[in-house]
Amino acid sequence: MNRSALTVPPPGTPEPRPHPDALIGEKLGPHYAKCFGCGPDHPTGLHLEAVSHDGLSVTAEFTVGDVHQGAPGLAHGGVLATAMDEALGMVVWLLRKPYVTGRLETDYLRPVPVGTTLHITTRCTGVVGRKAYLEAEARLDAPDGPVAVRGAALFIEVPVAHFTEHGDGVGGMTPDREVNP
Ligand SMILES: CCCCCCCC/C=C\CCCCCCCC(=O)SCCNC(=O)CCNC(=O)[C@H](O)C(C)(C)COP(=O)(O)OP(=O)(O)OC[C@H]1O[C@@H](n2cnc3c(N)ncnc32)[C@H](O)[C@@H]1OP(=O)(O)O
Repeated sequence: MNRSALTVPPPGTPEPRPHPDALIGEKLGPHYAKCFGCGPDHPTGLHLEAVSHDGLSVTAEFTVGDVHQGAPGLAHGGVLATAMDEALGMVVWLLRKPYVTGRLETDYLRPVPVGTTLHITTRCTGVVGRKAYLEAEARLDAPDGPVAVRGAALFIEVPVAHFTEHGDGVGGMTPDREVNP
């Protein structure tokens, strides 16, 4: 993968561990019902479903629908980047601190037809201060299918005020905008 140094942890960075209260080996619910990536109430969203694993890793599935096309019959590259971003974001939830994407890198290796189920694996490779280093891989139609997309990211820890000040004021904390940290 054509990976920048910005998404690789510095040499000697220790293996990151999930928060002791993180749910490991379980299905992860959506963090927000209207999220474009994981929200069940989003009409055309990705409806990503994920399971957490030890070693600060998540596997997620996303089935490409008609509403996700770029070229006829093929997934839009930006939609695929969104799927990677969302699955990467689910890994940092296991640290139980709020993070946002600072940098996202994607390599597109194979076209992804409508109807494909992408099997996405993401992993945190290191945490240094506010910076979490992450990588991802999406395979076609099976956990061991051909690799279609690779990704890497730098997520930055932010205070909850990031969402209350820059979001819609309540930061998703009213009953109809429930957030599952
Ligand atoms: C009761 C609990 C309630 C919880 C509430 C949670 C509610 C929300 C629910 C769920 C959220 C999850 C949603 C998941 C969705 C998927 C994730 C997304 O798509 S997130 C949206 C897209 N991303 C943004 O909108 C970020 C916009 N950018 C910013 O806000 C800032 O630029 C930010 C926060 C990223 C950094 O700004 P600074 O001022 O805080 O910090 P600085 O000093 O600039 O950076 C800190 C360090 O990071 C490096 N850095 C920052 N950006 C970088 C970049 N692009 N590339 C490389 N390094 C970067 C800097 O060089 C610096 O490094 P050095 O400490 O000096 O070593």
